[in-house]
Amino acid sequence: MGDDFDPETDIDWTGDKSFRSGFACFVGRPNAGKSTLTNALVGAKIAITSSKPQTTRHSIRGIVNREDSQLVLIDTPGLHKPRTLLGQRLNDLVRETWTEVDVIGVCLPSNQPIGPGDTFLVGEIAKLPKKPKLVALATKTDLVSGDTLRKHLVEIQQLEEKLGISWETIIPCSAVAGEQVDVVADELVKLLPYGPAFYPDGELTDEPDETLVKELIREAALEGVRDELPHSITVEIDEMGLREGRPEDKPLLDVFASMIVERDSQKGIMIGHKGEHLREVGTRARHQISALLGTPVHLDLKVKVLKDWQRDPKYLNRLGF
Ligand SMILES: Nc1nc2c(ncn2[C@@H]2O[C@H](COP(=O)(O)OP(=O)(O)OP(=O)(O)O)[C@@H](O)[C@H]2O)c(=O)[nH]1
Repeated sequence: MGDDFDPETDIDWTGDKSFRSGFACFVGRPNAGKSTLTNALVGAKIAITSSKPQTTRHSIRGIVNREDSQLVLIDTPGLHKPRTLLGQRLNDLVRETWTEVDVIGVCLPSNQPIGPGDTFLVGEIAKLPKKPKLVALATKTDLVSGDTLRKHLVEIQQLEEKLGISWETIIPCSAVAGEQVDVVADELVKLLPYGPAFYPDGELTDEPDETLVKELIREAALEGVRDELPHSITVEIDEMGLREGRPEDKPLLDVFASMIVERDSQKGIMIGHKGEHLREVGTRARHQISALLGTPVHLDLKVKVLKDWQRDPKYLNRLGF
């Protein structure tokens, strides 16, 4: 295991050793348990999510505020084989995020053998010019026997030699059973540099609501659609705000949004027979947004075609990629 001396965390430049703060992200194959662990760490379902902090362009998944530290968990999209300009940009963004965080937690579910997807991911991290500290998290321990877990931990350890990396620590944990979640927090915090909190306790700007609403609509839109369509969908908020003239105890949030697809044929699918699919997506998204923001929502949802937006730099810029 790596116990290398690191001047950034091991020397106290400021003289103040009372507080640590920094950034971490979780990586892992789909379903590895990243979101569940994030929520368990932050301590609330739908954590203080998705903000665009001033210091980085990345969205925040959640913030773990403690007396002695602030750990900011950053969201990264998965790494995919890029097939479009968007794919490339997303991958670049992921790699960039990796070099900017202090710690990466690699989630390796205990109930699944380590596979090519995992080694690819860790291998990519190993290639980075500036490597953040790495922590291995053997997630979902509640699903396996002690024996299986021990073998899994050995396999994780062996990745060090196989991929030329070094784990700061390997932590078995279960976010669902609440096992060792506090240890994960402790260990991540230990690896952060000394410094003051990046964000005031519990407070974030209100821009993120829009980001969040966008994500919820996209999530609702993706449910039940197949094949390559998911990659072609993005969401744009045209306008969003509290309706004026409402009584204070009965606010209503108006959201005007467009689901953007690449081709006319996809538009048809998104709208569905007699508009049924669009209505379903709207209802699902509206419930989610309303649950999250705690306000009733009026959602006006349209479908728009931006031809081949994933390959068009102009569209990508407009959509914020
Ligand atoms: N039994 C058990 N199930 C878990 C645990 N953590 C996550 N899960 C389940 O595993 C599934 C995937 O969990 P997520 O947290 O969504 O995984 P993820 O890595 O964020 O997935 P993607 O967003 O697809 O990348 C969900 O059904 C979770 O309920 C755990 O500690 N124990």
